[in-house]
Amino acid sequence: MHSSSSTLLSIFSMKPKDENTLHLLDLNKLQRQANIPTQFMWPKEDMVGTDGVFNEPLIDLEGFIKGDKIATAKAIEHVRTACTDHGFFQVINHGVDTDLIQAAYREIDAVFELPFNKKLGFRQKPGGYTGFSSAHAERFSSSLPWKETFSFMYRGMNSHSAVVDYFTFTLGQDFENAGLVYQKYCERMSELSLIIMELLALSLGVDRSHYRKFFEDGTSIMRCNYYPPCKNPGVTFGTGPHCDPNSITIIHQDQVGGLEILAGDKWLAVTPRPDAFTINIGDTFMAFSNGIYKSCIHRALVNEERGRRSLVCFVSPKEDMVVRPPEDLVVGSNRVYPDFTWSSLLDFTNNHRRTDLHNLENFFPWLLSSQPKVPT
Ligand SMILES: C=C1C[C@]23C[C@H]1CC[C@H]2[C@]1(C)CCC[C@@](C)(C(=O)O)[C@H]1[C@@H]3C(=O)O
Ligand SMILES: O=C(O)CCC(=O)C(=O)O
Ligand SMILES: [Fe+2]
Repeated sequence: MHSSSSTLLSIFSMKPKDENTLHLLDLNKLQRQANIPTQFMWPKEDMVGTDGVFNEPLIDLEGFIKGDKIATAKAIEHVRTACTDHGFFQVINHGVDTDLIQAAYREIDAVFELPFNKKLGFRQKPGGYTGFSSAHAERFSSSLPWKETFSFMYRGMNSHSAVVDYFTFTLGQDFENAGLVYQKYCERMSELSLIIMELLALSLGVDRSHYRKFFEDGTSIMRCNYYPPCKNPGVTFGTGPHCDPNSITIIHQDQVGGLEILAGDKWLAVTPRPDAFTINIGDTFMAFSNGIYKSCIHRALVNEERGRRSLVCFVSPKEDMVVRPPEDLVVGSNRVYPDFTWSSLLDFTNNHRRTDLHNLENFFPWLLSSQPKVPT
């Protein structure tokens, strides 16, 4: 397997950034320079080339949603193979309106096009999860990702207008329509995630509703990524190689391309399709499946000519829900991971180190050491 040196580097490169240097990392200015600043350069051993194109069949959800037996059996089989192999598949006929997806891109373009100083006015705070970030410079100082992000939370169907309120409160009344679009987009993502949870449950041979129960009132993170064109695409990443810590991630990428997954020991490029969502298994679902399904290793490359956008929904269970696999998946007492809550993994991920390929294995020793000791 390809090795990554980012594990060790990550711990040492994580330090609070000086407010005064943050303004220098305006990617829209930096992209005009002949060379990108050194903070954006990644270790050479991480810069492994692309080996080919991801070429597995798309999962057509229409038959599954309608209850068609043959389509369901086919979808289950495909999901099982994909998730045990590498943790990644793509769905079409998912029921999300293409116009809504296009509107989501239009609205977020207007956010990324705001003057940099204005964007800094709603920047993500260290330890926080929401707002604007340029290269995560508020948290890291080396191996910076070549991207701007805008993130917000979605707390489920009962949160009514929470996304609209976040947009208008943060960005002003001019962004009310953007808020309405993203409120709807998040609702569709939540519905789609519940369908995927049923498919995952069936593919693991457990009760169809087993997993969806954890997600009906979960709190997901929605993140819009903008990767500006980059003069030196061979030395940096838009998003470096990593596993997502959450349960599943639903991505829509624009037509530029750049998302890649590691399958076996090969980096495979995922060809963009306007009608498809990509689904990847994250660490928390790997634990929910008792390690049977793989947390997908993936990355996003940058493009020399074109800016790229992706819309990412990090689907997560309710924060205090205990993550534990169903009994059916535990043979004897063979638990691969101990119990944990999503809030503790999120806290670890955001505050204690940098997310990479080894987040989960580093989390458990931290969790055990941070738990109050019971006096003997
Ligand atoms: C809990 C999270 C941390 C990250 C955003 C969500 C889910 C995935 C994580 C991330 C995308 C993995 C790659 C590295 C990261 C720093 C990034 O490039 O954005 C991660 C996110 C983060 O820590 O903000
Ligand atoms: O932009 C992409 O296609 C992938 C981004 C990603 O993996 C992430 O934000 O976790
Ligand atoms: Fe990711």
